[in-house]
Amino acid sequence: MREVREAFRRFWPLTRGDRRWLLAIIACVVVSALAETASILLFAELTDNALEAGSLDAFWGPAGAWLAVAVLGALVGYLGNSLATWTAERFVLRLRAGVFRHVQDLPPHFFQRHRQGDLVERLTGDVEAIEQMVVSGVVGTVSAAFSAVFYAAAAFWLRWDLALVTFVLAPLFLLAARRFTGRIKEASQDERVADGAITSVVEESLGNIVLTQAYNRQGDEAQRLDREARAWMKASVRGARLSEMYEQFVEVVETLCVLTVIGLGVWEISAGRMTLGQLLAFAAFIGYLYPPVRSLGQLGLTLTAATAGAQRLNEILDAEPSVKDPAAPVRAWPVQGWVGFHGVSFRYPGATRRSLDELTFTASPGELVLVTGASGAGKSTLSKLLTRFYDPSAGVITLDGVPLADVPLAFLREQVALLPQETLILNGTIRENIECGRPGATDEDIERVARAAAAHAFIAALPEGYDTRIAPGTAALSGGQQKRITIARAMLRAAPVLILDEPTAGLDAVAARQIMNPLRRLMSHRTTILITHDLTLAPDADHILVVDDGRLAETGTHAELASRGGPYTRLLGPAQGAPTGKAEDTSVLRV
Ligand SMILES: Nc1ncnc2c1ncn2[C@@H]1O[C@H](COP(=O)(O)OP(=O)(O)OP(=O)(O)O)[C@@H](O)[C@H]1O
Repeated sequence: MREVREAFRRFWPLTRGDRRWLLAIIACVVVSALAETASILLFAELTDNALEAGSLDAFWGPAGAWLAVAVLGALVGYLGNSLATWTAERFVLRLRAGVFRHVQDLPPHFFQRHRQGDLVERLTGDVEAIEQMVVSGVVGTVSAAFSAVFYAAAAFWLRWDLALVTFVLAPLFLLAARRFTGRIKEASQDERVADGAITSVVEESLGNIVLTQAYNRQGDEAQRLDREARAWMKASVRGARLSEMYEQFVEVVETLCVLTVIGLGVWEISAGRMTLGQLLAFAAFIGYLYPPVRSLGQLGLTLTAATAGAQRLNEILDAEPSVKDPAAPVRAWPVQGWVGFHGVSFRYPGATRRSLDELTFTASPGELVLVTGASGAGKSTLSKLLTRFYDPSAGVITLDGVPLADVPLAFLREQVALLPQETLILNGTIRENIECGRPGATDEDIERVARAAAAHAFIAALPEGYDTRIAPGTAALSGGQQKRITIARAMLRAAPVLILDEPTAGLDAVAARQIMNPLRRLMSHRTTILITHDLTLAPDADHILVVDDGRLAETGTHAELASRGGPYTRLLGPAQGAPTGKAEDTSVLRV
């Protein structure tokens, strides 16, 4: 029960703005219940006065009234149900948008720790489960409670003594609900987890289809899916069996109640204390009473199933973004491009060792600083700190002397453009892909940067040119071509500080050479932090930082470092006269 309360406290505020509609829906339900009650009473009147007496004169009045009540009930029922669906879907819309917005601000390690399929399930299935509780649940409960009170009152009004006898059996419903609640919750929680796992397996397998096919892993992948699908099937069948058992049990209890009513009715009629019309109306009230009572009994089940979803969604909502906008941000200023790392150390949340250890360096406006070092040395981490995906655990990073923590986040990311290791392509046209560097850029601007990025020629040769649609993971363009599109995008952004993380990663020698000049053009007049194993551009660099195990191993220009015989010379490899070199590093350097 505590979980239900917590879920309500968290999600009920989302109904703000729609509460009057909730009231309107409940009003419709009340009117429907009143119409139903009236029609039952009219039916009793018809039975006693028209049917039993065989009088057509006594038929027209109640029949007309019944028809009018039925039409009113139908209109109100239609209105109430349509309104209920609309309100429920609006809630889902709002909740999903809120969770999605929150997810978008979460730090990279959150996504490394959660499988994508599972997140998808939380944003779809779990969001709907919460709606079932917060909107449909509330409306359903209030409606059921109103209806139950109406029909019970009408039954009491007709024959309080008979009603009392029938209600004695009511606790059986509650008993059944209590008995089944916990087990159905467990099954529904297992089902959701399995749902997420299935989506994850399908997504991972399809994303890795080349590996699957090249290494004949189809069987293994099918087995992986089969394992998760069986878990889902087990949970789903168990859930359905429990619900069915509950339904059937309730059916039997209901039959018991109806038989009791008829038995007592026959006795009363034979003693002349009741008319047939009264008995039929009484039986109808009791019959109408069951659905709302049943849904009240089932409320526990809906609530517990929904709390399973709420708990999974809370896990996302409780995850904090790793950085926040400063409480007292500095005002935006024309950024020159001074970058400073002052004794910066950093450990990833949950990690045992530091990925950066007291790193200090500065870059002046327009300078090219090349950061190199072995794989896992901490180079990409440096880019994540400079774009403020994380704050340092110790030390300060500054932009034009201003600590990054004081700079508004959106402004910072406008000033520091990141070209990450993986080529990021949006689902859209080539034009849109470049334009996202500076939304609202003109076609001339887009073409200018595409030319500078050596991308215009191949774009223009495409049948649809800049309107060619591309998407992540599609093969419409080669790796090098996609890279040049992202270079054009970064050029358009025109940020004073640029971070390039392994710009030649995944490209062959020819493609890597083709992007060298575009990269040089991109870097000119900007402070550039170039993170790379590929030392082709090393002679262009104003200074080079060699990072080893999170620490600054040495620094200097290419000429200084190459002749020093230290770690940099080893990275350059034997061709440059170095004594030895790590195989994994030198192979990349030879590109
Ligand atoms: N999300 C994370 N959680 C914990 N540790 C991490 C995380 N990301 C990276 N690390 C660790 O931080 C260290 C530095 O990683 P980083 O990605 O910065 O290395 P890199 O020098 O860029 O390597 P590469 O050249 O292979 O890209 C590594 O030991 C890595 O295992």
